[in-house]
Amino acid sequence: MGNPSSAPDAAREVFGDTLPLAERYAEFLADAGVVRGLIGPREADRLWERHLINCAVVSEAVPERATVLDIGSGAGLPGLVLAIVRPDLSVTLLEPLLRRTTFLTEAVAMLNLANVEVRRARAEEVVGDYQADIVTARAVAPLDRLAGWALPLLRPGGELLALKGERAGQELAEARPVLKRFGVRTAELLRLGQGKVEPPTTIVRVVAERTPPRRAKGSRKRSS
Ligand SMILES: C[S@@+](CC[C@H](N)C(=O)[O-])C[C@H]1O[C@@H](n2cnc3c(N)ncnc32)[C@H](O)[C@@H]1O
Repeated sequence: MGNPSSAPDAAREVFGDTLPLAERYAEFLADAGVVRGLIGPREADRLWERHLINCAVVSEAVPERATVLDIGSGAGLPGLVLAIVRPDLSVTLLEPLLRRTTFLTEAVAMLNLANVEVRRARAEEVVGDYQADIVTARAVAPLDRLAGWALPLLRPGGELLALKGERAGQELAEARPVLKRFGVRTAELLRLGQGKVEPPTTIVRVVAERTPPRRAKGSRKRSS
């Protein structure tokens, strides 16, 4: 196993003052994360490039003091990394599996993070509980299904930032009908972390409708 605390130069640039916290999280992932089967042993050797820096650069697309809901956090990617690199954010880590929420709760306590809440639930179960500024997700579901979960959890004008790999363009094309149903007008690919991580992190950015959906045809106006 590589030494997770020996962060590459790019990590120093991306994490800045928060690097010591990121290093402690990297160690926890490489030890407890591997032992408990949350990440594969091979991943421990490439934590920084493939996981930590790759997730941290998503913060380039997150406005100041935003509320962030991370669907399917697993071992904390990208939600916990965003909470580390951006203490101004309020982050909820949503994860249905007990083994994983236990790991996340321990990580949050160990890192003494005041800006993170861990919630054990599936995205479909929490509709109505959140009006997040930003929903994030990595490796959770194809974009069309993910958009169906994420859009009802966003405030009007909020954004889904879905970390996707090489198939991002194809997934976006396949998700267009679902996005249209939700009245989404902006859905685009962004490449983040250029020059910091190779390949850059590809995300699909979906902006929720700014005004509530119009009343369906034929429905009656309420008399006042
Ligand atoms: C492949 S893992 C990815 C974990 C993490 N995001 C990462 O990139 O390493 C998928 C995660 O999504 C969670 N998940 C699956 N269906 C979900 C749902 N409907 N709502 C919330 N989380 C879900 C799983 O429990 C699992 O932790």
